[in-house]
This record gives sequence, structure tokens and C-alpha cells, in this order.
Amino acid sequence: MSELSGLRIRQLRVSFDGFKAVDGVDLDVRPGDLRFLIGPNGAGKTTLVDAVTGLVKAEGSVLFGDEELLGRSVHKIARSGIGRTFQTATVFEELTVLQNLDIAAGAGRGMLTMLRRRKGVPESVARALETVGLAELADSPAGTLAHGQKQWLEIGMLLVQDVRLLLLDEPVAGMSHDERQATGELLERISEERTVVVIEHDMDFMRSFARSVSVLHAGRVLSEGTVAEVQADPKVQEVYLGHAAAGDVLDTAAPAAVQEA
Ligand SMILES: Nc1ncnc2c1ncn2[C@@H]1O[C@H](COP(=O)(O)OP(=O)(O)OP(=O)(O)O)[C@@H](O)[C@H]1O
Repeated sequence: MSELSGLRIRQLRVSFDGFKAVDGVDLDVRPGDLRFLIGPNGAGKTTLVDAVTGLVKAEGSVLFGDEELLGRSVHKIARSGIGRTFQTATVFEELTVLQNLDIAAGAGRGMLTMLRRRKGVPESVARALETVGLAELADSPAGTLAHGQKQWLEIGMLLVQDVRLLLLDEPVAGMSHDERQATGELLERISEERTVVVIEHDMDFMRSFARSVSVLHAGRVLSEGTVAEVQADPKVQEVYLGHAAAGDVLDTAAPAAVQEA
């Protein structure tokens, strides 16, 4: 496993026709962190991740370790060890779990060779299967997996590519309670060897598994710290409820503004 690296974002700005979706964000994620990015709809969370992964043009600086990512192509950024998932899992439904992982791993083999006959499972693929808990379903078509299992497969596909920074967009959306728990534990395991950033609207999930939290609002970082620090911040309470005197909103059920994602 390669060395852990952190993320250092400075004065990140993304505009869409003059609208500032990300408006001067400074963000530090230490190596091996499990950072949650929260904030109301439209706060700029996905756009920030799009900027880090090269999907939108941005100004400022994004260092992963000591490599500047801004200005690089999507492919070059991916080759730098950065991978992301989207809200909808993108797996090959007709192929088995193993074949999906094999394709992600690439390993210099032609697609047909991989599909025709397997001779043993590459070490990285075997490890990813174990890590994401899909070893027993290795030969099942991905299309037959439960919603949560597809998300885990997608995370496995990043692991076999030896991604060192994982950016996950609402990984537990639509999951059952047990699947959420299993996903949280998976993220804890993964972040022992990698840096993980999770965009999330599920406040219970965030409270259970975040090691640190950044709250975005209107394209800026509103608050940052531990779960307790962020929950106690009146600015955060104001954004989530519209007024500061409403008590500890993040301590109870997620407010409507947060659930609408
Ligand atoms: N391609 C685009 N063109 C124009 N505006 C965009 C584009 N992408 C995002 N926006 C706008 O930028 C703002 C930030 O959007 P973004 O999706 O980053 O927010 P978010 O925090 O991820 O929200 P959500 O929690 O709803 O996913 C929103 O006002 C959105 O409408």
C-alpha cells in the first residue's frame, strides 16, 4: 500500500455563468481521515468533488499530497490515485461481481481474455472482495445484488485501482439500517489505509461514523471540526433550521432541508 496522503484545498472557486457554486473554499483533510461534507441542498458539495476530480473547471489550488490536481485532466487525476462514486452505482449489471472487479483492476489483460476463462483471482481483487464483504457473491451477476451491495461493489472497484483518496457521494442513500451500519464499518476499515471524503445528508450516519466534518453553505465552508463541535456551532443550527434558538437540531432527526437530496 502506498503512503497515505491528505488533501489541501485553497481558495477553490467554481462558477456557472457567473453563479458562484463554490466560492473560495479552504479545506484540509488529513491523511487517513474519514471526513464528512454536509450542508443544505445546493451548498456546493458535489461541485467541490467535481472540481477535485476534474469534472468542472475551477480556480485555486487542490493538493493531494504534494501533487497539484487543478488543471489536470479527469484521467490524469484518476491516475493520481483519486476515485469517486456517484449517487447511482455504476456497475456492469450483466457481469459478475468478480468480472466487475477484474475490469476495474485492468491488470493489462484484454477484456475477452478476462471474460473467457479465469486462472486464479488476482491478489488485489481477492482482497477487495473480502474488504467489501462480497466474497460469497463473487460469481453472482452484479444486476442481482441488493442496492447496498452494488454500492459496496463500486467501492471495491475503487479499491482494486489502488485509489488513495475516495470521494463518495451519498453512499448510504436508499440503504436499510443494517446496510448503513455495514457501510459505515466498511468506510472505517478503508480509511485505515486511505483518505476518505463522504458527501452525506444522513445525519445519523454522519454522527456515527464521521471523524471530522465540514459544513458547506452557499459555496463556502461554514463550520468545521468534530461532530460535537459542528453540532454546537450556532451558525450551523441557523442554516439548518433558519434560526439559532432552536436547540441542537443535528442532535435529533435530520431536518427537512437536509432530507430532500
Ligand atoms: N452544471 C451546472 N450548471 C449550473 N449550475 C450548477 C451546475 N451544477 C451545479 N449547479 C448549481 O450549483 C449549486 C451547487 O450545486 P451542488 O450540486 O454542488 O450542491 P450540493 O451541495 O451537492 O447539493 P445537493 O445536496 O442537493 O446534492 C446549486 O445551486 C446548483 O444548482
